Amino acid sequence: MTTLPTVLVTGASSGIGATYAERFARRGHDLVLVARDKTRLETLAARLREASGVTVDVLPADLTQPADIGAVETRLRDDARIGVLINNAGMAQSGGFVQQTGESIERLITLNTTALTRLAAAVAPRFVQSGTGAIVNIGSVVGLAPEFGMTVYGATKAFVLFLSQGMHLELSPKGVYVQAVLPAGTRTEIWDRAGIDVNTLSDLMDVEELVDAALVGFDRRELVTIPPLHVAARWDTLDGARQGLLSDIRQAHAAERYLAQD
Ligand SMILES: NC(=O)C1=CN([C@@H]2O[C@H](COP(=O)(O)OP(=O)(O)OC[C@H]3O[C@@H](n4cnc5c(N)ncnc54)[C@H](OP(=O)(O)O)[C@@H]3O)[C@@H](O)[C@H]2O)C=CC1
Ligand SMILES: N[C@@H](C=O)C(=O)O
Repeated sequence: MTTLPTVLVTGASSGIGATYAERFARRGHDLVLVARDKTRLETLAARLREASGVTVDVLPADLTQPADIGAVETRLRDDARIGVLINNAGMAQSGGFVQQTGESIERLITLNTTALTRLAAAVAPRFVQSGTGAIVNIGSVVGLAPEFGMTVYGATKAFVLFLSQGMHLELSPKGVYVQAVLPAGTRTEIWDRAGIDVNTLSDLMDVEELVDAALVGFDRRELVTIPPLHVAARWDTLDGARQGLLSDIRQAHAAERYLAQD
């Protein structure tokens, strides 16, 4: 019987991460759960051990702190049982661009982009060497929508999408699966944590529905999984237009519309 890979989930103490942990435990995967709240992680771990009979390790870490990021990097590098990284930990933003402070920007970007990238970079070489492994990066539809007015948060999520597409091009030929998951509004604690009253929001997706849909994309080895997008061709058209734009980049000279008129 083949041994299932262990799954390391960041942001596993609540919401999307906790649901990923439950779903992979139900599939029989051992787990490593990462977040700051050790008590919540231990409670979830005990429940999953009882419900699914899997091994669940808890690795408390604040992924805005370099030393803690380093500890999770070390686990990813050294624990050969880990074959799946769910890069999920993240936070949203409150307030507009001019309300952001240096500290709020630093925290948001460190968690949503720096930590996510460092953890992927920590495990990717081992996955490439083994010719297998999966990295799931949780982005957001907000990363496609400056209109939503969450400029710094959305920029971090646009980063996650681009990073995932680049990782896919570099790593999939070496046997490593990369998935970008783009949820839209989903009923989790992220809203309250960001100071947004979740009860003022309508039509939020249930977190179980979101994760189950994302796992359908995972099982299909889809690169970009957008569970709330009901017309799949929209993504194909957008990405095709992007590639079409690139084919019209002729960098040797400025385009005629930019040439000074005599
Ligand atoms: N909910 C939504 O509408 C959407 C969410 N997303 C993305 O989904 C991901 C998960 O968010 P979601 O489940 O909704 O939100 P939650 O707030 O419910 O979960 C966030 C998780 O991240 C952890 N976390 C927060 N800060 C840190 C930190 N500094 N270090 C380590 N872990 C941390 C939290 O645990 P702890 O506090 O214990 O550290 C928690 O487990 C995020 O990347 C988010 O951007 C994307 C689109 C939509
Ligand atoms: N996390 C949500 C916004 O705060 C989202 O990405 O939709």
